[in-house]
Amino acid sequence: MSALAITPTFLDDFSRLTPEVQLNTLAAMRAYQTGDLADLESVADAADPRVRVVAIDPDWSGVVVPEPRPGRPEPSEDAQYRLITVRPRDEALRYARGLRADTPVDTGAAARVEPPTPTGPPELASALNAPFDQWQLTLHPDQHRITEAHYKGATQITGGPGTGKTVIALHRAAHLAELDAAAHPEDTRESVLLTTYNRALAQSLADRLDQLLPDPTVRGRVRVVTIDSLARSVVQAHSSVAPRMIGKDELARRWRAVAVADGLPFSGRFLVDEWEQVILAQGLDLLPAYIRCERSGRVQHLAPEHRRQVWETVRRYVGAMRVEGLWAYPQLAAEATRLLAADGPLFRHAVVDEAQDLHPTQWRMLRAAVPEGEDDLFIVGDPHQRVSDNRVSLASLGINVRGRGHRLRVSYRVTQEILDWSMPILGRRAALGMDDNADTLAGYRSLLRGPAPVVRGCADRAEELAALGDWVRVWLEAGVRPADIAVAGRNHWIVRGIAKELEARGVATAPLEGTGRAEAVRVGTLHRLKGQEFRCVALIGVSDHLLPPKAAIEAADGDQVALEHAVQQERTLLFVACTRARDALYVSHVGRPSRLITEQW
Ligand SMILES: Nc1ncnc2c1ncn2[C@@H]1O[C@H](COP(=O)(O)OP(=O)(O)OP(=O)(O)O)[C@@H](O)[C@H]1O
Repeated sequence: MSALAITPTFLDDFSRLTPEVQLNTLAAMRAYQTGDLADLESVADAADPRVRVVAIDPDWSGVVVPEPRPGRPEPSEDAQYRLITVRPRDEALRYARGLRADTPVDTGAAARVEPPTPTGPPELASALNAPFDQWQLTLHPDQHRITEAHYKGATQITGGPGTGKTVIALHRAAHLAELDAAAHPEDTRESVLLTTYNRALAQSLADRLDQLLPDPTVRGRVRVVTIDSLARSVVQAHSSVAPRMIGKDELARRWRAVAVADGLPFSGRFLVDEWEQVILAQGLDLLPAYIRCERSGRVQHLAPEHRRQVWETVRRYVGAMRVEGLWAYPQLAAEATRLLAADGPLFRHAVVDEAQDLHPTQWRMLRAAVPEGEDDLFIVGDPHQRVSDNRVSLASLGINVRGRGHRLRVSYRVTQEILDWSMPILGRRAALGMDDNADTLAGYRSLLRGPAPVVRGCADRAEELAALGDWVRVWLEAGVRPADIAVAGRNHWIVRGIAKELEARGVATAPLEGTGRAEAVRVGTLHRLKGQEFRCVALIGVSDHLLPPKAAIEAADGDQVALEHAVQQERTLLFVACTRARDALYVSHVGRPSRLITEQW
């Protein structure tokens, strides 16, 4: 079995083909590999008889040349071929006639060893052509002004995907550390907190901050940590036992079992949500306050006698968790807040990325960790990318950002083509900002142009995985670094299938949530793509029977509002995943495509 290789310049040609011809090209490459392709055709009157053409479909052909093999100038039966270009048949034949197999390839466009990068205005050219990890630190002078301004209190930066929020957060943390080093040279303690949602993002921030702050005495002033680790470290400092954390799904499973045994009319999920989204979110300690409270965002109405029953049940279940030493994440933040209130703040400044997903208890903890004052909280987020259930009104938590906000409208990562394709996924519903105002993406646009996303329909899973493998190979052969490619699916079993397929083809993979720098294609769930960025992103399993997942629909239990909320969350998740790509987005499905990408809202 021999594979048809491609020249480094090929991707440039390839990205200009229509999606249909692209797919036919990949099919032909696979047919060659499995020996199912009709023979390569010789070209009449060719300047070099070693040049061949291959039919891609009735109208298009590819031009191939044998791979050079030292000491064997003549093509042999077992020659390996390399695909140089795909063109309309007549043009391909004309091109093949004049081509010599051993001359450097000129496909008509300027020959480039690099795969195509998006194009943009001249001022962005050098950033786009820089290695990807250097590009990830780029900022515009206007954005620098935001990072270096002096604010009388908390400030909020919002903007759609790729508008530079994370990079602004990074530069802001670096700026605060430098100011702090100048103002307090004797006091070298950590004074700036840079926090985000998950560990992979925190690690990426820490790595990039190392580059921005090479001086260890300045870098040492910034603590980069997830919001959960911060809570854990505060609590752990007061106890000899490390808190054992339990996630929401696992907690719901356990509570469901006890609720059924107790003969209660509430599901485990309902009780956990009620505890996290109402009781902990509002910081309610006493039953009368719970009976009086407004349960905004909750679907099912609860009469006072039911609230009493819920309260009593939750109290018992939380008591049992305490005996086991188990903690839920928002609960741990509430405990950390209590401890910080007694011990006093830890930092002078905090910079918060992915702020839209923090729970109210985590905001209270941040408030307790950083005293109110100038330049205290720098809050960066996008309400359109909220993938958690957490809804936050900063004002209700005593954090006032009024008059100190910036909205970023220009994307420097997502091309206009990917934006145009991805925006309809979100639907038309406005998101509610943390400042209690409706947040729209009006005016959001990109300065970059690139190829349109490719959507591929497959007959079955095997075909979908094979097509994915082909596509990743094209990216790799075109010179994209494996670590700059991400492949994701909605469920863990899809992810396992992806990893298996790529590994079987000799492509090394590493988990998306991993923090290492391995030269491997990143593979994981859509959730794990959050906040990250890649040159090329492939999403598979975007099929109607998988997305939105049945479990999410069933959990709504026929309640229309809950169902809309669940579907909206799936929309957001897919939108976030699609907008991680800078250079190329590939989406595939089996059978009908997901209604999230086909339904017009
Ligand atoms: N002015 C600029 N010129 C060139 N590149 C830029 C500019 N501003 C930001 N970038 C680059 O664009 C990319 C996207 O920025 P960033 O990740 O900060 O966006 P974001 O708003 O946090 O995105 P998301 O919300 O999708 O996570 C970064 O790699 C960044 O270096």
